[in-house]
Amino acid sequence: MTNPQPLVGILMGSDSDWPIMQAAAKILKEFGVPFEARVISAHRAPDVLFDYVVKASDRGLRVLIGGAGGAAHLPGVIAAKTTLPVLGVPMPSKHLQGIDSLLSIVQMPKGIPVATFAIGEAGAANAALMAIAILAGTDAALNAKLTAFRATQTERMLNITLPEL
Ligand SMILES: Nc1c(C(=O)O)ncn1[C@@H]1O[C@H](COP(=O)(O)O)[C@@H](O)[C@H]1O
Repeated sequence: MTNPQPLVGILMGSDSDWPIMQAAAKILKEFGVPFEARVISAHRAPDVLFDYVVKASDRGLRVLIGGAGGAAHLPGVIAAKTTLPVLGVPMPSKHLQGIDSLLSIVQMPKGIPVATFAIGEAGAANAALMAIAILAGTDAALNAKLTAFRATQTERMLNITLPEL
């Protein structure tokens, strides 16, 4: 069985990030967007990362999501090597609760942007939704799915009844 050509690459610095980054993978799966997920640390495997990123566009990838924690250089390094949109997701970290990750990812120098999301699962899910929004710009069927997702979310909220005191 051949996998469909991935349009989104989810990269993360460690397999310890996967429990969080799964939230991105689940959303892409739900929307039927082909993706691949790889552990490639900029610090621990810089040459492998460079190789992956420089080939990404020619392989048909349209958006790259980078999840990393602590000294979270991964998304910035990805962005340095490609003009594809790069979405950064800060991982919650043990000692600084992910503030270190967030600041490492968000404070990019002018000229090399990384779109930075919330720390943790919400950020991972929203990065996937942003990737979908980017792809939906040239894919009417995907745009319809995104519109339906929003409508379902609104409907669910409107149906909430709070418990009696
Ligand atoms: N921030 C980075 C990078 C990188 O930016 O290249 N490589 C690994 N890491 C992060 O180190 C944390 C701890 O990793 P381990 O659990 O493997 O020790 C992870 O959150 C990972 O993203």
